[in-house]
Amino acid sequence: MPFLLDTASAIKRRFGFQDQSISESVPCTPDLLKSVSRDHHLASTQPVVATPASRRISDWDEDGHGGATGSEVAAPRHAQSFEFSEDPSFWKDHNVQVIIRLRPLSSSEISVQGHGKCVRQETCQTITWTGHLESRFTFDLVADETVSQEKMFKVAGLPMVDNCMGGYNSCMFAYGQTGSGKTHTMLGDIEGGTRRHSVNCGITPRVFEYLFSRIQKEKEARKEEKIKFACKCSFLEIYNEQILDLLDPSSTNLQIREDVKKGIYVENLKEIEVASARDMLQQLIQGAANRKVAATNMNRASSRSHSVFTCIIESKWESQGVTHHRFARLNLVDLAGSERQKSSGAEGERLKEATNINKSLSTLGLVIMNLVSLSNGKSLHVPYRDSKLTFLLQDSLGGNSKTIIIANISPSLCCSLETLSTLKFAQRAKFIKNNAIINEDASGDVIVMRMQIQQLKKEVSRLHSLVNGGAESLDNDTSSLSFLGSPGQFKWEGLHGSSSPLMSEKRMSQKKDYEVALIGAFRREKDKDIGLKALQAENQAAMQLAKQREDEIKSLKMILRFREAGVKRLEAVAAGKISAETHLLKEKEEHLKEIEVLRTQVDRSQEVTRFATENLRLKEEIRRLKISY
Ligand SMILES: Nc1ncnc2c1ncn2[C@@H]1O[C@H](COP(=O)(O)OP(=O)(O)OP(=O)(O)O)[C@@H](O)[C@H]1O
Repeated sequence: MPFLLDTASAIKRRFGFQDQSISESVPCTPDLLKSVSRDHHLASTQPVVATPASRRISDWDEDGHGGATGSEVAAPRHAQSFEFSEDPSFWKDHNVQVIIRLRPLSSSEISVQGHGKCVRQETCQTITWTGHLESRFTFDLVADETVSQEKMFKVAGLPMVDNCMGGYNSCMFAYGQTGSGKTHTMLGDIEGGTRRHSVNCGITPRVFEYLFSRIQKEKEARKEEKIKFACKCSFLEIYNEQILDLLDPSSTNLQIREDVKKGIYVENLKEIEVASARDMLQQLIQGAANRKVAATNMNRASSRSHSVFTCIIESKWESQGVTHHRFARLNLVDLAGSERQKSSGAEGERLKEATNINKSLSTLGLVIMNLVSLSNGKSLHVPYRDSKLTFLLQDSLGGNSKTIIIANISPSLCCSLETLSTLKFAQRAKFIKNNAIINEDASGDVIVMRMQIQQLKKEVSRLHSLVNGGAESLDNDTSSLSFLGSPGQFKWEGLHGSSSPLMSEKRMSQKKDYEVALIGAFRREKDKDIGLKALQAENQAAMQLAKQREDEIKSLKMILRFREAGVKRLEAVAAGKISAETHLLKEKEEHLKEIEVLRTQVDRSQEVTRFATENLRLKEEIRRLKISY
């Protein structure tokens, strides 16, 4: 696959090989939040082979070392390991970023299959599945079992925070079969939130720490701009195609809505304001505890539900009298185990559960497949709305977001088929193209244009006075003159300045020469400034138009979605699944929304056209004045 290798080649350069004993693996302590549900899950499962990637807490020795690092490990003492480093260019392209993370073998896996592995890492980006018909896969990065939690954060978590601070929506998915390390990667060992950054602390708590440290730094560095931040968080779980608010467990079966202004959102989902990393962590812990209670009440393991923790970061600042407003969402998604659910023999709730987990994950797979086909030029319907997960995270898949998928795998032979299926899923996801834009309040642009017009008007009236009053106006201007773009101000004291009666005639004429030269210099500088300002205005207008086009595309996409939904409903009417009346009511509702979208578009177009025309008129006037001056 040369195209994959091409994309990867830039990253490749920064990696080197190093020999490292496997015994340097990071020690592991059990993931606090998982313990109850995992025990439950393991207790309810049959032989280890059936869910081979799962492991009991007791699989890890008392020092917190995992099977791979313990004395039981008979793996090669000098396994080749690959450097895994952060790279700022990682996020530059628009594709979804995909990292494969291998976890160490667990002792239960070792007891069943020994140290046999189903994968062989070739480089820091390639991995080969060694089963029947060997297959080689290339990703943005492959993290072997020696990669620490801190390193994972630096490579995957830190740039996401930077993106959000820059106004980009960001999303991180953890994918993989049960027990492959999703929760270890996302949450890890958070030790009740009391000890910061224990060695096994996962990406999410580190993201919180880094986010608030960046906010603090920005506040200090941009005091003059009066920058202010507001952070909120929400935490939800999707189980059986129903949304539960983990920060308010009494809110169940929440609905996803779509709005012209808000985009896609969950109605009545609690968004809690937080002022520090600790606050946020507390919400996370509380939500995770609620998740456990919900799981226990429903007699299920948390690994059968998807969880989405969202940080909403808003900032406001002032620059040149204009108030800017930026916002971004950071979604941290721990997906349900991707292993095939055994629905055979299941009845009632279990059957429903199995079907619905399959539904969300299979829709995710289908959405990804169709997005890949779309990026290859095929025109296909992307069934975002067919599951809660894909509907909610629509923007993260092919939309306005920078997205990373961490696909977790077990290297054990027991997990061979599930590992292959994860690698295939991850490979497809690699081709998704997103289109993240900076979320900044557009009204700011209009204000900037308005200010520019004011400045241009001032410039016009100044030039008018120059044309009408000629040198006289310059003579009388004894205040300080400033020229846009010039570093300082000139104190202009008029042509006579501080002339003294004692001055000789020669010095007088010399002074006059200087003054004439100075006026020439002023005029040249002013001409340059006018040219510069005209260019700035032009640039601004172009940017405004580009933004307008983006908004138009967004609106059209939304209308398209409404229409697609309409067609689907018509099909449902034809099939007798819904009544024509229900369809018409929904149709009316969506038409009203479309009208609102179109109206906003028209208003905005008119406003932009008005400002662009005004800019052009002023530029023409300046040109005319310059000629006459
Ligand atoms: N990279 C790793 N290094 C050390 N230990 C790991 C690693 N990945 C996972 N583990 C350990 O493996 C066990 C299973 O991992 P984890 O609970 O994260 O799996 P999971 O994919 O979230 O499972 P589920 O889908 O059931 O929630 C845990 O005890 C965890 O600490």
